[in-house]
Amino acid sequence: MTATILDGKATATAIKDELRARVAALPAPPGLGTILVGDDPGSHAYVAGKHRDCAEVGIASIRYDLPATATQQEVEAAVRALNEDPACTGYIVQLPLPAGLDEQRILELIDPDKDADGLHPTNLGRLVLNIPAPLPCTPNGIVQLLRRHNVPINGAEVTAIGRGTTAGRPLGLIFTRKSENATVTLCHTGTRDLAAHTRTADIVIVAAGSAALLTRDMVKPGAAVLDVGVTRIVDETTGKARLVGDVAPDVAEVAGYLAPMPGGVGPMTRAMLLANVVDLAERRSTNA
Ligand SMILES: Nc1nc(=O)c2c([nH]1)NC[C@@H]1CN(c3ccc(C(=O)N[C@@H](CCC(=O)O)C(=O)O)cc3)C=[N+]21
Repeated sequence: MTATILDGKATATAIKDELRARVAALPAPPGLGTILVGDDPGSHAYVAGKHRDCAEVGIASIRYDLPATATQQEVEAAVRALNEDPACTGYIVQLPLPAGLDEQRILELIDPDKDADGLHPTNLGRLVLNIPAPLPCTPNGIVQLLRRHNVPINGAEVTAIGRGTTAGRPLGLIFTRKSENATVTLCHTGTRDLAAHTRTADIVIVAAGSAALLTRDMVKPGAAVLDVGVTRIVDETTGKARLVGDVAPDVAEVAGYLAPMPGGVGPMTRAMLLANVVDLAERRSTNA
């Protein structure tokens, strides 16, 4: 057996087509803001990609690019400016921030009703309490990817590896809602027998950031496997860097479905950022 590919790129394209129609029906175009601090090339590439996505669906872009030397006060001023900017529907502070900045304090200053990442403490609290709010993009993208490929979630045994704030931790909250109704096992570095938990799972989500952590012997035949991890590996002979996921290539020989890295969960994460902005804009226009 070889796994059916859960094509995140094609699915994200379909979602963006739907979002473009919803944007066109709004009284005014929504705006996504980004705050980028420093000159990490990876972060620059991600932010550029987000603005390209916005242009594709008709969302306006508002960019704050600050130098690596920016002070806490300067970053906080950019956050306050976006909180007050009526053209900004939602925004993100690109992570990680340069060392020396108080990341937690900056993130807490974001207006929760403009939180495009869905990672503000208030919105994570709303998720726990089942109050409508922007959802964390990575786990929401995983749910959408599975739904659109008719992979059953209701009653499924889901094993996730990784308890990070952007993926593993909120994933447990989303998959255990009544609307998803899955049983979640959240594994991490303290898990004694990882394979015992992955082998019984119908859906395995690997968000540990550990290259090729999940191998074929750890997967139940026919299970859905989603690769969230990204590790940069520099080839010793060529000196070239490449991105490696958390799922070993031979997993494709036993899994029923596979969301690969690249081309799986990453593009869905980006599409969910746009979806959060459009949701916020619609909520704003109906409450106006
Ligand atoms: N405030 C904030 N929000 C984020 O959502 C956020 C962040 N900071 N900091 C960095 C991480 C990383 N992240 C990715 C999103 C999409 C791909 C993606 O689309 N990857 C492509 C290709 C890989 C690539 O081109 O790098 C793929 O998987 O096919 C990757 C990584 C969002 N992040």
